[in-house]
Amino acid sequence: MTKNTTTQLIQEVVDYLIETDTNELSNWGENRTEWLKQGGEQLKGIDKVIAGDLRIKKDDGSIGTYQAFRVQHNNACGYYKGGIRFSTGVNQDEVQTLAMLMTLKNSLHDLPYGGGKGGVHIDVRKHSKRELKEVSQAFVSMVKNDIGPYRDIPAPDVGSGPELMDWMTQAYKELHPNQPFINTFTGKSIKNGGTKGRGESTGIGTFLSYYYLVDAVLNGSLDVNDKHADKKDMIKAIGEKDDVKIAVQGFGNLSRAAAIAAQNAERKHTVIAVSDSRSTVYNENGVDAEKLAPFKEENDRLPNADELKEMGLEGDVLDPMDILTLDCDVLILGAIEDQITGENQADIKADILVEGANGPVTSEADQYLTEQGKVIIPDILANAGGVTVSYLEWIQGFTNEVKEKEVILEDMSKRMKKVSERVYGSYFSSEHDESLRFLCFKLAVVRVIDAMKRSGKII
Ligand SMILES: NC(=O)c1ccc[n+]([C@@H]2O[C@H](COP(=O)([O-])OP(=O)(O)OC[C@H]3O[C@@H](n4cnc5c(N)ncnc54)[C@H](O)[C@@H]3O)[C@@H](O)[C@H]2O)c1
Repeated sequence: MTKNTTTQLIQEVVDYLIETDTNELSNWGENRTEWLKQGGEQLKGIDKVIAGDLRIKKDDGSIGTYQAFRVQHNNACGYYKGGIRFSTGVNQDEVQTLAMLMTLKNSLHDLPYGGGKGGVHIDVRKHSKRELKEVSQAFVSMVKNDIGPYRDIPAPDVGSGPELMDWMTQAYKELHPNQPFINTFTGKSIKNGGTKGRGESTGIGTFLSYYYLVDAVLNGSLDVNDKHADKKDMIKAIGEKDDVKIAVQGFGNLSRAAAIAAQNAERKHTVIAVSDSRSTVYNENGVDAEKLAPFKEENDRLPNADELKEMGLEGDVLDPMDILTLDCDVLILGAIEDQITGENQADIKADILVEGANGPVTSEADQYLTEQGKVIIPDILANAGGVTVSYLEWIQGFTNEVKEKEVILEDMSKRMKKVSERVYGSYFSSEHDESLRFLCFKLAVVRVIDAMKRSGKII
């Protein structure tokens, strides 16, 4: 998704809310239209962009310059919150879009946060640890007066991780002596105040967002409008299969955990393929994600055909994009944006697509696939496991009570379940034929505008 498509969808949601008498707005009274208009305009804008070039001395003595951004989109629901991405794909439009999605994701998941995002345009693989540490410190210097435990709380994202968060925490502490610092960043290493389970949380949560959809249909308590009867039947049929075939694109931090969660789920799932930027490993009888994960972690790639044999695993090695069009029931998209587009939409065979990554299905493909009767679980619903555990880490920073991994993941799962049940209940009972993405945006937008209304940001 781009900033344009995100603002367009916000506008469509606002227009819909103005025109439609929805339960969510029953107590807004006569100011409803005006509040929606004003709130929608604020949501389409950005509170603040901090941008600059970070300069460091590289190991070879030359000066490295890196474009950097921190975007604070909206804080009506709480402090700005969102990761800092270190990648060559970073640009201001991307960071703004991701910040907007964070506002909506945090709102949808009832977290006490608004939305923010950061980015540094850098190829992490071409830099030493010392250089990355200097870039991290320079980033904190750039945003030092705009972040803080009660202001804007960054976290890791693509290309960054606990080590960078530890360096950034230290840099913040040195720049703000005698001030609270521990909760300025989440996603820190466990020894430095991080939370056990943060690494797996997004992947597990992504799988659960799909699992709870099937649960909702199988437990029979849904109020289903005729408009959604076919989708309910399709999901029920998947839920009743002895063995659900699932393909998982990505096999990074998120997708490894999602694939392992699928493999260990109570209802039987067979992971028929996993992929990364270089290849797809496929076996219709199942690939063993638990065995492949340590190889990927060590080598930053999946095994080739010979290496698969050496590991005692059977499978074919295909092109990376081949995973998207395999014959399966569920496809988890856990790599990067814009994977399902107008080009390949007609070849998608999975009936349920789950957006672990942000924006892997373009708006055009989303509309096409929804019309084909497929269900797409959108990013702002599916990939919130990480920010939920970040919230638990933030709480832990105040209470100093360190919880075990199982307790944290259980807490995250319960929260994901609660939100999923609310979304799916609303989806199936709706008399409007809206996509899940539209519905999630709608629920999120209503909560943010309601918060704006209460705080006087709109009158
Ligand atoms: N990890 C989190 O907590 C989290 C939270 C929310 C959203 N996300 C999003 O999920 C996505 C993945 O995050 P991650 O933490 O797993 O990142 P990661 O860097 O650990 O893994 C990304 C994986 O995608 C693979 N990849 C890249 N291009 C590909 C392609 N064209 N085809 C197939 N695979 C490809 C890479 O090889 C790598 O294995 C990102 O878009 C990220 O923004 C992650």
